[in-house]
Amino acid sequence: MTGASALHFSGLGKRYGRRAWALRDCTLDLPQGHVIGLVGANGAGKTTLLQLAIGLLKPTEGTVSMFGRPLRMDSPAGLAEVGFVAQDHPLYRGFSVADMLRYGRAMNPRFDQQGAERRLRELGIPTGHRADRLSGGQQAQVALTLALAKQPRLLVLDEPVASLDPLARRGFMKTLVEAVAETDLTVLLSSHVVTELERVCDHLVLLHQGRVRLSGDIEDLLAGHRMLTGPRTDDTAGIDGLIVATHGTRHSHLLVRQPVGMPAHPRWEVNPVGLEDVVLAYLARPDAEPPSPEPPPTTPPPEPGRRLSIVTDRSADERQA
Ligand SMILES: Nc1ncnc2c1ncn2[C@@H]1O[C@H](COP(=O)(O)OP(=O)(O)OP(=O)(O)O)[C@@H](O)[C@H]1O
Repeated sequence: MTGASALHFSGLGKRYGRRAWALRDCTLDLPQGHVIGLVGANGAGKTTLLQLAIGLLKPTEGTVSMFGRPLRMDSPAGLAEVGFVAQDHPLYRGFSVADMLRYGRAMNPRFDQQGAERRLRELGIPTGHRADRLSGGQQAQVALTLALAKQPRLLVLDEPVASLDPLARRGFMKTLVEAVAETDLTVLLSSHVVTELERVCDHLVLLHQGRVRLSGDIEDLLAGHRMLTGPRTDDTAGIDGLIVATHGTRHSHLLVRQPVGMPAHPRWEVNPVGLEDVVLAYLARPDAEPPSPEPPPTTPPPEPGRRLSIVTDRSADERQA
């Protein structure tokens, strides 16, 4: 981790023909050496942003810099720095895995053939098989292995686990985490599976209708929010920083921003939040103001699963339950 920027977007926007803007006013700094998760509802602009980031799409407005230089994907040096796995990880039909390794080596001077073969062996993927006859999980692993073998500085993955079952998804993410641990690779990946992102990412970008709504270090985002749980009520007046309230039959859960100086709401149990809580809250309330980049100074972040303070004000039926 160097603190430098891997990608910088300045006023980036994309419009397909005369249609509405797919991405607008995107100004972001994505830090080098981090694993950055990109989330957003269908059509939010994730694929558009990823393709702009690596020069597969030309911006309608704004600029992209990669590792401090204006993006030039027409130069071989620029191409060598990026590995890309597209949605559904398409592989060349009819090619064997060994053919694709040969092709990768011919196209990329730094291609790590031995490393790729070792990884495939460890994964139990036979290189003699035709790639399009492998299972979806194996195809995803082959696509990732080929991208990693380029030894890129930036790896971009567009919903790489979308079509995989939970086991294959876990295997894919494990390969990714191991690769990141061995290098200073920067990874930018989009996914709807937030629980997987939470396992591997340390930085998050949330898009809503083509605009960046949330961006930051995941630890800071989690430290900047709390979940208040208490007896079911529709009366949330006076709750500072309320982002979203959800109600069960007996309980209400309020996701709030930076409740410094708790307990400010003595009726409520205060719990740490998970990434999925935060993502769902900002998807439901994309207009909500996120916390300031600095985490609250007085309240140390809670350990996962530990409660900050527990104030019991539960109904009798619940205490018996
Ligand atoms: N080639 C295209 N031509 C016209 N409109 C497009 C094109 N590609 C994307 N769009 C539109 O741009 C918007 C953003 O699409 P994009 O694919 O970037 O979203 P996404 O967040 O990746 O969606 P998903 O999660 O469904 O993959 C959508 O409204 C989409 O219909």
